[in-house]
Amino acid sequence: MKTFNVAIASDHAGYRMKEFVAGYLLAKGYAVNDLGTRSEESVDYPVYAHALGREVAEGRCDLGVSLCGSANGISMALNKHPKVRAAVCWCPEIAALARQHNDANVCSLPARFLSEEQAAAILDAFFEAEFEGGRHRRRVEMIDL
Ligand SMILES: O=C(CO)[C@H](O)[C@H](O)[C@H](O)COP(=O)(O)O
Repeated sequence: MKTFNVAIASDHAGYRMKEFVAGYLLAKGYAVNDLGTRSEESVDYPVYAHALGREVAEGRCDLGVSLCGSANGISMALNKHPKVRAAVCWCPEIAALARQHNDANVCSLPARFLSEEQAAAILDAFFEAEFEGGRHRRRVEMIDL
């Protein structure tokens, strides 16, 4: 079975789901580095996005998981980092495609729109899928300006 070194981060809207995600990934045998936030007190998602973006861009983790209410804001901030490809993953099929076709290295979960059961299925799909390369590699390489 594959294991991963995973960094995770959320804002207040994603905090509860992040706690679930951390436990879920640890139970699968993955190493988890939790970059916060640490409570449901209101915070600004770019702070946590940039902490996670640095971890991914500088190679200190294999993959990341980010969470905010919609997954949009945290993904937008993450995708400002070189080498980061954060994908909003709202169902298992999209999560698998994010890895297979887009070589996504951050799975962004819309915490206010998912049950824990749905999040677990999305995480399983994301971590089990592999980049297919080929024509998809050419397209991914064209993303950077
Ligand atoms: O979803 C988000 C950004 O895309 C964040 O989780 C924000 O929390 C969201 O914008 C809502 O903000 P609020 O301060 O929690 O009302």
